[in-house]
Amino acid sequence: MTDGALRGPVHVVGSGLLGTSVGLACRRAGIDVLLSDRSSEHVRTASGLGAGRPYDAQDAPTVQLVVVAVPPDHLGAEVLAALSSGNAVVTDVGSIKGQPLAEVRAAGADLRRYVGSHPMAGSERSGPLAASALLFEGRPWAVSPHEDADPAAVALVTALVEVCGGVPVTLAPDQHDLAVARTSHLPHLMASLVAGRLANAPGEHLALSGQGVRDVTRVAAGDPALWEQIITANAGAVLALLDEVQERLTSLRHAVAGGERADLAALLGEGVTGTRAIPGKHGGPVRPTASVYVAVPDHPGELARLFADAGEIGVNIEDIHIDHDPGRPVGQVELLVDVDRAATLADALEERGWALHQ
Ligand SMILES: NC(=O)C1=CN([C@@H]2O[C@H](COP(=O)(O)OP(=O)(O)OC[C@H]3O[C@@H](n4cnc5c(N)ncnc54)[C@H](O)[C@@H]3O)[C@@H](O)[C@H]2O)C=CC1
Ligand SMILES: O=C(O)C(=O)Cc1ccc(O)cc1
Repeated sequence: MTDGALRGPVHVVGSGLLGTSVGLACRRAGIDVLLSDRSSEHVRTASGLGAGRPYDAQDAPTVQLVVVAVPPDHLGAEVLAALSSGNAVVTDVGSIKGQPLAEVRAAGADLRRYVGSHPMAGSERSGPLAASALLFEGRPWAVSPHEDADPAAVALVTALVEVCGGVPVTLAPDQHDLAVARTSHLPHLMASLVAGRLANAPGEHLALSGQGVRDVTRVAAGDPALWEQIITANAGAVLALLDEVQERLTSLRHAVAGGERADLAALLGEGVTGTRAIPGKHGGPVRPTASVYVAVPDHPGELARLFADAGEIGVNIEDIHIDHDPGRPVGQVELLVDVDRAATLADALEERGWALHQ
């Protein structure tokens, strides 16, 4: 069928955020990419960005791999169409793996050439203009073979993940859906509940929004039409977690209402334990970080100068947050760095004239 090496052409079905990003990453590796979408406008935009060239039905016999990147409700139908239009291996990048597999199986298709997958990378934005060749760099990307999948098809999908810079994680479809219910779907719903409490809040309350509320609500800005499909497709696994949360919420309410500080502390402690359980970058253990706060003038080029200085000092920035100081032309930049390197960075930045604060 295939020796597992990705040579192309790759046919991307659905040239939105994910499809265009896959196209850009494959083009970067010199692989021929053919783009389709039910919106011809999206195909034009994606090819204009350099993600590939428009697909023509005559191309079908030459395609090595089809990547289906359409909304969850349409995954099964598009995977089926791809399996029946040629001999290519077919994958999809949908956020749930059980539903498309069940749909393809129910239609009696030959499943050997289909191996679902799911990059754990994306954005709260959608469409080709939000795409990036670097979207998948260093991110986990689930490869979810079912029991009838051909090992050569699994190898080819794994090769796609590697070409895109992702880190392949093999997980059976049912296990995948349980995992993302916990790591993606429940967090999204909780973020929506918290963000919903801001929707009609008074302006003077919202003026006190800091990094914390931005951190816990960012994903809630995602497209409701997409998330409604994701949650519905994984309802069973999500419901089990909602029941757990409901039970904890009842305990939390009792603790707050009754002034039960020890119970409250125990609940907060559970949260601390949970944050420590999240693996670090590239699936490694979490490295403790410390924050260095720098006042950065709101002028073009200042952030670039700060990053260049950190680079010259030889300290790797693990993450950054930027807060704008209302009323002052200065931003507060929080640099998160390895805990053992924070003092070195702070001292050297001060020597270079940067204003640091706690
Ligand atoms: N948005 C995110 O952060 C992530 C999304 N995913 C999954 O990737 C898939 C695509 O999502 P996005 O790229 O975010 O959405 P998007 O809305 O940016 O792109 C979807 C594209 O599919 C096209 N389309 C819809 N139905 C179609 C059909 N039947 N045939 C051909 N084209 C069709 C749309 O016109 C659009 O261009 C979804 O299944 C989603 O679950 C996976 C990881 C992250
Ligand atoms: O924006 C983020 O941080 C995300 O986590 C995006 C995301 C959205 C949907 C997925 O199925 C996977 C990843």
